[in-house]
Amino acid sequence: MMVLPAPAKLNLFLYITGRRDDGYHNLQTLFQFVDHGDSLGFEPAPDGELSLHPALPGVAEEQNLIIKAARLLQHHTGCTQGARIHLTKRLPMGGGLGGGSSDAATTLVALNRLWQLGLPTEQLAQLGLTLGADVPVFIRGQAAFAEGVGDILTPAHPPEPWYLVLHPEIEVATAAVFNDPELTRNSPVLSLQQRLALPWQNDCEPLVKKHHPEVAKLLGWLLEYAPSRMTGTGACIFASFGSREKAEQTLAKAPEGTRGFVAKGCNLSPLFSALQKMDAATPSSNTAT
Ligand SMILES: C[C@](O)(CO)[C@H](O)COP(=O)(O)OP(=O)(O)OC[C@H]1O[C@@H](n2ccc(N)nc2=O)[C@H](O)[C@@H]1O
Ligand SMILES: Nc1ncnc2c1ncn2[C@@H]1O[C@H](COP(=O)(O)OP(=O)(O)OP(=O)(O)O)[C@@H](O)[C@H]1O
Repeated sequence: MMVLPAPAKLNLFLYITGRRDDGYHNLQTLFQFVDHGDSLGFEPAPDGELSLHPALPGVAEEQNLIIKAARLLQHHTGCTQGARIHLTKRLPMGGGLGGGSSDAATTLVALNRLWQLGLPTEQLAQLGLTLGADVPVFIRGQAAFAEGVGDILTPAHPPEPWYLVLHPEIEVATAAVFNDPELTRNSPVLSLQQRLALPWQNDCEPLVKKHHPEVAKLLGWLLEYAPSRMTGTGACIFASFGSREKAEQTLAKAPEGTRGFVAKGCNLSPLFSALQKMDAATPSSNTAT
């Protein structure tokens, strides 16, 4: 079985710079991966059959981004092969960690190999964008400054600290944040250099804090230990530390019942580190994305 990671992402900063006619928002964000996430296993199946094990509670199989990604790839290429997909879900849903998008990206990359389709990364990223704004960055696998709706990507090389990521016990719907009339939508469009030099912020944070006191409270607590922010449209928050120990010590002090994890920032996605290892072990395998 081909087992591959679907890592989480963090939005190290996130600015909303405008709203387009189609309702989507232009933004400027800095994506980085962490070495913690879901895990997916892929086995061939006959007759174009697709199945997911176990099912994700609360998400109908046909709505699951993993099955949607697999089906999209079948339709796009006319491929008649199938797959039995095994999912170990570790990332909270609606957490701003991009779990669903990452699962979709790993599925596209893995099935492109399993089914020997040979689609180039560029084409997989374009297909992925139809599933979600965050899918292309997971397919390209490099930390990136994103503009447009999140699809114009410039590789970036931010420091790779240890992060403590905490999950307030709520799910924030991305669309609800973007549709809120109170959302700040007029941040200036700046260059990456300018953005890197300014303090890093998340334009969605004030709104989510206002509507979800759980987020405001936990962020207030974490800020006592290190500079902290929300990722994506929430609800997860994160802080960076110079060592794993410092991050773990802080997690141990978190208010009782707080869910969270410690992970290392990675500018190369753990998906691609795993693919590189796989290729090194089996040099004759298909090395296209
Ligand atoms: C905010 C981020 O988390 C940053 O990483 C992402 O851009 C959101 O990506 P995502 O969860 O994959 O979002 P999608 O599934 O593409 O969109 C969900 C909803 O969010 C809104 N949306 C999303 C992305 C964007 N650039 N502008 C938007 O207005 C739209 O109402 C859309 O219907
Ligand atoms: N494989 C999947 N994993 C997680 N969520 C999925 C999956 N397939 C479909 N979904 C749906 O997508 C919604 C968003 O899930 P996801 O974990 O991607 O949110 P998120 O971390 O907030 O993402 P983002 O940072 O991109 O906003 C879920 O509430 C769920 O209904």
